[in-house]
Amino acid sequence: MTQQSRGSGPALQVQGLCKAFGPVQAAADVSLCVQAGETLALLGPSGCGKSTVLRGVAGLERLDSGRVEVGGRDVSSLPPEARHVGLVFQDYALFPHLSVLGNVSYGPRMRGARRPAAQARAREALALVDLSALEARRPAQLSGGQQQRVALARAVATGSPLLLLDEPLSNLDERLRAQLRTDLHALFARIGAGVLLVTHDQREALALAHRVAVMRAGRIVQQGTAAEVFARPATAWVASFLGHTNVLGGQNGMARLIPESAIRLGQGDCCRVTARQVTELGETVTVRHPLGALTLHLSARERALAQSHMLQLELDLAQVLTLPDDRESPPSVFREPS
Ligand SMILES: Nc1ncnc2c1ncn2[C@@H]1O[C@H](COP(=O)(O)OP(=O)(O)OP(=O)(O)O)[C@@H](O)[C@H]1O
Repeated sequence: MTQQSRGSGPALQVQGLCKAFGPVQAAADVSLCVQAGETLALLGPSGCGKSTVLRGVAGLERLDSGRVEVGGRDVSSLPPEARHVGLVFQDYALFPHLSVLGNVSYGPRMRGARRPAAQARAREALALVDLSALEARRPAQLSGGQQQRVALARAVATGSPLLLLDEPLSNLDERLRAQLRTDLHALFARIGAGVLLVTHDQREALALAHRVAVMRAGRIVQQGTAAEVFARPATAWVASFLGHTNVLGGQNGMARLIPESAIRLGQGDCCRVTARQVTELGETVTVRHPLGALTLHLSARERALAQSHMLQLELDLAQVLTLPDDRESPPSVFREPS
C-alpha cells in the first residue's frame, strides 16, 4: 500500500509556527519540512513543545501564527478532519465497541469510501502490521503492542501522505519497543508516506528517523540527519541531551565534547580512577584527566584494562569539539511581558 500523494509539494511544510499558553511560549517560530518517504523525528525533553507542534499540524490546536502545508496544500485554516493526516497518539484511542477491522476501516469510511472498499483498504493496512488474523477482535482483547499496531494500521489506512506519531511506543515494555522499532522502520519504508514522529527518546529517533529536529523550550535548536546531529551537536546542551557522556565545562562559556570514539584505552597517559560502578554490561568508571573528569562505559572485556586505581588512555584531540556551553541557563519558555 502506498499513500496518496496530494499535489506536488513535500509531505509536510511548516513555517513560523507559534503557540503560547498564557505566559508559556510552547512553540516559537517552528519551521520544518518532511519529504515524501522521509521520517523526521521531533526530539526534545518533556515540556519542550513537541506535542504542541504535532497538534498544531493536525489542526487540534489553534495556532497564534504560522502556516501548515500537507502534500503541497495549505491546510492552516482547515479543521482536523479536512487536513487528511494519519494520527497515532500515546493512548491509542481505539473505539472499544468496534472490531479491529471496524477501527481500521473507520477512516476510509469517513472519507466516503463504501464499506467493501474501506474494508479492503483496512485489510491491506492490517496485513502491513501483521494483524490480519485478529481483525474480528475488540481492542480489549488485544495486548498493548497489538493495540499499538492497530492504531498504526488505522493511520496508514487513511491513505494520507503524512503520518503524525506522538510517542507511539511509550506505553510498551522494552522488548516490545525494540520489536516495534524494527517493524516501524520497515513499515515506513514500504508505505512511502512522510512521517513526523515526536519522541523524547534519542534511541527511538536515531533508529527510526532519517532526520531529527532537536527542540528545546519551544524552539528547534538543531536539524540534520541523525548521524550528523549526533556527531556534530551545535551546543553543549544538545550534546548532553543526545546522550554524549563527556561534555566538559570550559572557559569563556565554551565546553568540550569528547566523543567516545576519541578515547583509546590501554595506551597513553595513566589516569587515576576516582569512581567505578558495575553495570549490567560491564562497568562505568570516572577518571581524572588533564582536561577534566571523564566518564567511560567499559565493556566486560575492557574492564580488564582498568586496574584498581589506574586506567591508561589516550585522547585523539582531533575529534574533540569545542561547543558553546548553554546548559546552565536554558532559554526561558516564558514570554517577555509586552
Ligand atoms: N492546553 C495547555 N494549557 C496550558 N499549557 C499547556 C497546554 N498544553 C501544553 N502546555 C504547556 O506547553 C509546554 C509544551 O507542552 P507540550 O505538551 O507541547 O510538550 P512536549 O514536549 O510534548 O512534552 P511531553 O514530552 O511531556 O509530552 C509545556 O510547558 C506545557 O505545560
